[in-house]
Amino acid sequence: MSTPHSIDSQSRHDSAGTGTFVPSTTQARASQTGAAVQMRGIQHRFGTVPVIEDVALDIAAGELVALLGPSGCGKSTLLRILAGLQVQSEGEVHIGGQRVDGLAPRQRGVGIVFQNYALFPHMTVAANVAYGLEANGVARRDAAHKALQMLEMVRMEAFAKRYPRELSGGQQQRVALARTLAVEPRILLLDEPFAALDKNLRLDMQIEIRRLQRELNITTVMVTHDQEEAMSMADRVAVLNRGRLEQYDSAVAIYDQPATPFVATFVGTANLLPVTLRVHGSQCLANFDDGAVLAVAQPGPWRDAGAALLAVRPEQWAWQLPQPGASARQLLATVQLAMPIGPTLVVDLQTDAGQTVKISVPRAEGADLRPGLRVALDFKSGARVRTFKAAQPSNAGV
Ligand SMILES: Nc1ncnc2c1ncn2[C@@H]1O[C@H](COP(=O)(O)OP(=O)(O)OP(=O)(O)O)[C@@H](O)[C@H]1O
Repeated sequence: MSTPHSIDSQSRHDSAGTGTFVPSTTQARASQTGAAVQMRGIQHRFGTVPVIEDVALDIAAGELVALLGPSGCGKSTLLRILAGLQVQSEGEVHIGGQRVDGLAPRQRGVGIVFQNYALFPHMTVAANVAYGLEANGVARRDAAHKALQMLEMVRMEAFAKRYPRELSGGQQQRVALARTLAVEPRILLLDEPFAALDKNLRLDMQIEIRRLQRELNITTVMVTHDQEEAMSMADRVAVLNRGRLEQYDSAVAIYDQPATPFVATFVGTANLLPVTLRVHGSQCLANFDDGAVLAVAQPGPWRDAGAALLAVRPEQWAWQLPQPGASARQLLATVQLAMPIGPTLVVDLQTDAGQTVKISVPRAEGADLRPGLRVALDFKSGARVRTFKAAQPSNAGV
């Protein structure tokens, strides 16, 4: 497939450097380089209510970053600030090395795909895609030609003459994407782009958008509250909570080394267990309320012993039947519920101290884990559980 998307940095801005958006109509190049983004010291208040608190984000050219967080955490507001749809209370936004505060979205060179696609219902698919080009002064014939190229790129050329109402949700989204990309934005912004799609179609579109994003090398920022979506698609994930950036890292680092208890529980599943940490030489021991003691296999140095929260992923637990001869230090628990989920068995247990613990084991290894069974829990060999100081729930791991 040819890549009809051309980005000519000379064509995008007028020579006076005013940032006016002037799309190229030249034939495609194999790839473009998206613009880097810096957001510095961003704060935003609606009235007196703070919704973004001192967020700093550096996004590399060509990177796909997901803004992830629960409803109301401020991710759409942050996206709108980047787009120029919302003026922040404080802070700076830079795109491609240029400070863009005060510039409108088109002047910033951002293209946005909204959740509802916002296609014009009375225009054909081709006319929808050509619309932005014509509005930017591209001659009608050139715009029609480019629109067709864009539709080829999203594999929708066969639907050029249809109206949006004659398309499925996924098809409408491809058209919306073609329309946005037609004007060659430097940054692509996606606001919950898959929310209206059913699960299978969502996966197809996630793959499709990732393919296009890589092919065009366009810097992309995507808002989502779906952690799997963020983790599978993004180069880096920015986890937001109550307007604060809790962690900004690769999906693997966020899963393996969550920076805060919030991240540990919001991204993937984690048991948060209050313990007292005691350090013995190079070893750190977690003391549970009921007297159980487990060794935390994690390299030191251990600066902060004392009251702590452990974040333990379900797959980091090992279980065995209680050993009668063992010391009283085993973490004993009783199976409450066992749920087969595909090849995995997810088991809810209650410790003797009354804490709930969720573990997951391969189904073949969990046949005995029936409600009422007493087991001894331990961390799997080599499992790197995270530890947080108990007093400050949002601090980094100790
Ligand atoms: N125009 C507005 N006026 C006043 N408050 C607003 C406005 N827009 C958003 N808010 C508030 O700001 C906070 C952040 O909203 P925002 O839409 O950015 O969150 P979000 O993380 O995108 O949530 P969701 O996933 O539900 O869309 C919320 O408490 C919301 O109620």
